[in-house]
Amino acid sequence: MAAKPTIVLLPAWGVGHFMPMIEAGKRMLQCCSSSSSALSLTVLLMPAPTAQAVSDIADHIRREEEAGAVDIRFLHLPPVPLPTDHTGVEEWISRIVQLHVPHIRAAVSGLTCPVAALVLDIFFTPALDVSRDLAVPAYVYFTSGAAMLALLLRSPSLQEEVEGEFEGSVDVPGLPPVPPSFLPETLLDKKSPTYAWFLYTGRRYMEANGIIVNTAAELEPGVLAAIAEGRCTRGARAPTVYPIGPAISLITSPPAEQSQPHECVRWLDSQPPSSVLFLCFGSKGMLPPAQVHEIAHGLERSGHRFLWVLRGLPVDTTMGAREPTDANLAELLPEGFLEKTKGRGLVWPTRAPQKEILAHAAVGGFVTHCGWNSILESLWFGVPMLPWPLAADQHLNAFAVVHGIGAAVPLEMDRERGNYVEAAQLERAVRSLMGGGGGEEGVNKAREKAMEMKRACRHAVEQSGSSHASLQRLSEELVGGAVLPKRGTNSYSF
Ligand SMILES: COc1cc(-c2[o+]c3cc(O)cc([O-])c3cc2O[C@@H]2O[C@H](CO)[C@H](O)[C@H](O)[C@H]2O)cc(OC)c1O
Ligand SMILES: O=c1ccn([C@@H]2O[C@H](COP(=O)(O)OP(=O)(O)O)[C@@H](O)[C@H]2O)c(=O)[nH]1
Repeated sequence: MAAKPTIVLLPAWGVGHFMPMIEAGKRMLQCCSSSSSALSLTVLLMPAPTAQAVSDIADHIRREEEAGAVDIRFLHLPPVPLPTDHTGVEEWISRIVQLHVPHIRAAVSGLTCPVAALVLDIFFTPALDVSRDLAVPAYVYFTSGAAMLALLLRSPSLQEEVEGEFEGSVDVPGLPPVPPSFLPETLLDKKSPTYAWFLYTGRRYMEANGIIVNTAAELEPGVLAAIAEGRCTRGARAPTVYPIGPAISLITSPPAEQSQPHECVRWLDSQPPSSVLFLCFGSKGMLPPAQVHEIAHGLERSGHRFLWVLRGLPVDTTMGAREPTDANLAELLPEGFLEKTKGRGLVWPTRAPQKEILAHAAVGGFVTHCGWNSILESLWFGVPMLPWPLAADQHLNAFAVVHGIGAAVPLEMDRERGNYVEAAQLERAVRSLMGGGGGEEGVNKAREKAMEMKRACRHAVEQSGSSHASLQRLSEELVGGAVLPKRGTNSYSF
């Protein structure tokens, strides 16, 4: 019997990249399994550059293997020397990927089954060369939202239209005019090499056979239409976009490892419905000590209940390898804070089970750094947000969730001072989100929108939903396009 065609996934290592991409791959397979044309998944793993990422990925692979639901295999690529001189995370990751390109080419050309597609993470544009050389289709899996994709595709023409730095507002078709303070820092310094990376990425995405996005048509209709109509690419036809989300991995540790609910969940069990503000800044989120004090004062004065994931500053400060540490609460928090807020507040010093927390009935609002996965998870559970973006795509995501989706109320911050938020600003915004601050109308709107998006997200992934239909179109295209890769002289045999 001929070997099943395979989809080759090339994920980056962060939790916001690796897990959602595996989840999307599994959904593509499940979509085909109901037809006669089954596919398998082959995941090419670059060695992750931090101990935390290595252990996160190993844990996830173990859970996938234990769940054993789909035909998936993980192949390890050889290590490459990590660059030590670089100007930003995008450049650092892209250079690592570039060093992996020969290994990716050898691995793909060594496959003995037909390849339906190479599916590349946001940062893997250099691997488009492999797809061209081996004549296999390539798709981008965009782990951020369609707003960010629209900006990437639009960036080469913005470069021609806007001389000098951005001022006033920026035209991203499908979004209201975007103030430059909501652009990624990469676009704010046109002389930086990461600016060139942004434009290069935007241009090269046009070579892909399609772009799979972890969003739903109902969440970002305006930007998705703008991309499809060529309004982000000066009338040129962009690759077909497949909104297949929210692709949220809901697999957790096996029951044997969960003898009892997590301490954060047990604490939430004793709180009234919708009363707790949850604060979490993503897998890399860490804040300087002065900012931690401002948050503490703001929370204390707001009088609201809270669950705050507070991480410590990293030990290794190498760019890209910055992982937060477990916080020393006694050192970081203002004196007496824990005693004063006892019973109504919990500060958690290490990673917390974010999805379980957002799913809990006691949670009524989410202060988030606006990583795209965090936004999707908040909407999935119908929790309105207070956006506190820190880096990368997060400022634009914050803009999209306030001004596009409408499920968040804005938080005033000083971006020039490292996204600094004063206690009074936080207090005002928390009261506005959780109640007691007047302006209830705006809050109710965000809350209602979050609930509406919860229903829309859940419907999108059902059999009759838009993301399922998109996934079906994609799967048909993948099955139809499967080819044996050209065999190179440096192929690995698998
Ligand atoms: C893989 O490891 C890291 C990734 C990022 C990172 O950087 C980044 C830069 C941009 O100019 C645009 C981006 O879209 C982007 C995204 C990104 O990764 C995270 O992606 C998640 C899902 O897309 C999520 O949306 C998060 O907000 C992003 O931060 C940054 C980084 O260190 C700062 C990494 O180690
Ligand atoms: O304490 C934490 C911090 C993060 N996350 C998870 O890590 C992912 C973070 O992805 P996101 O895109 O929001 O941001 P990133 O961490 O990539 O900046 C999400 O699935 C979160 O649920 C978590 O479970 N616990």
